[in-house]
Amino acid sequence: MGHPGAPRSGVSDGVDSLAAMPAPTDQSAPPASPPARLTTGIELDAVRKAYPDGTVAVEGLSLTVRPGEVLALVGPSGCGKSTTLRMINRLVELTSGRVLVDGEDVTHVDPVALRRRTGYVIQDVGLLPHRTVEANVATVPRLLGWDRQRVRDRVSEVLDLVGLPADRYGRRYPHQLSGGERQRVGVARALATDPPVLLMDEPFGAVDPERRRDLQNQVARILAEVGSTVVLVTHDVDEAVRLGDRVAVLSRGGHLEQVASPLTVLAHPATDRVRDFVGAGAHQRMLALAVVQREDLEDASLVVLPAPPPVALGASLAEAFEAVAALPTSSQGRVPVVDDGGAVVGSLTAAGILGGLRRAADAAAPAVSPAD
Ligand SMILES: Nc1ncnc2c1ncn2[C@@H]1O[C@H](COP(=O)(O)OP(=O)(O)OP(=O)(O)O)[C@@H](O)[C@H]1O
Repeated sequence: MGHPGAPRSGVSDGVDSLAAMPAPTDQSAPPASPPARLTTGIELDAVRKAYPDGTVAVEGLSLTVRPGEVLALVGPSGCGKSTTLRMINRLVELTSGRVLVDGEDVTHVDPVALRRRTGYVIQDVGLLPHRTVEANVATVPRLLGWDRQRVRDRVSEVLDLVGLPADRYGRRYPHQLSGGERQRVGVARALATDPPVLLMDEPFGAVDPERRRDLQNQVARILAEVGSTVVLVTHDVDEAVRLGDRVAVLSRGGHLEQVASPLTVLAHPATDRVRDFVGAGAHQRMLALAVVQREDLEDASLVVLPAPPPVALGASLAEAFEAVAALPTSSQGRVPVVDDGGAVVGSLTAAGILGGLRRAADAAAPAVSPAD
């Protein structure tokens, strides 16, 4: 969670500095549609951050975030993830190197203007406690000078998107929400201006573990829908592989150990540090990511009657494994598999699941270099 002395409430930093700026007139408002999206992505070029006390948090990190992808930055505590993220919106000024957002050097952009077009979500959300949910979500659109109706429409749109309809939740205050709901308001606020870039720093850290998985799934769906370029900081490998289109594994000093697809990082760790970090759970995580495919099926006629409940093509191998493990001995460990239309297309056993896992690992093998 960063240095104990470091200001962590980045949203309030951001919002406070936003609020300190006079609101421009409506002519500075972005066009209503289509939303601005990155075309070349975000490029970190040999970025370095030495804090005033001499701590070198990040030493020469080069990394590209592709337009429209979710890049998960993962690594042990103190390895420089938050510092890296905050250099993108200049909540932390870099010591040397360059950060380019769609080819534009961020040091040439006014930091307040930069933050207004960059969504930012943090663990403790930073909602203003004395303002309603609607007013919190409306903060940046209002600062951008959007007219009243446009603000109202957008607030209700993003609250719908995060599953908190304005008519039920809009008038509540943050203390009248659960932790997970507050977190979703934080996401709605970050999305209010439909920013091309969304930075998320441990966004689920304050949510209890039972609710976290659910919230991650909801946010994954939202991110897939909005098309912003997202950098997500987490120390949780499960979260990184579940939400990231690619995963960048960092070690101390912001050293890039590997950047690749989640399956590649799990099945083919590029270094011992990645292997240690990914840990003993790699196979379980792969089971959750890889899916049942036709290649792994055997003939449907092998299913022992009465047929057990089927598994769907495209279900995760973890789900298929649960189904096979729950079978009575009389079934001989075989489940029927159905397609989208419910037609039985084959049968699956534990051996088929293992075959699927190996196939997924082979398919994720890096072609030439460990970074893809
Ligand atoms: N303001 C600061 N002044 C001095 N050192 C700092 C400051 N902020 C962070 N650091 C140090 O920089 C290093 C990287 O910190 P950073 O918060 O970027 O790591 P992190 O990977 O996000 O950690 P965590 O997962 O614990 O949040 C750490 O050694 C930290 O103590």
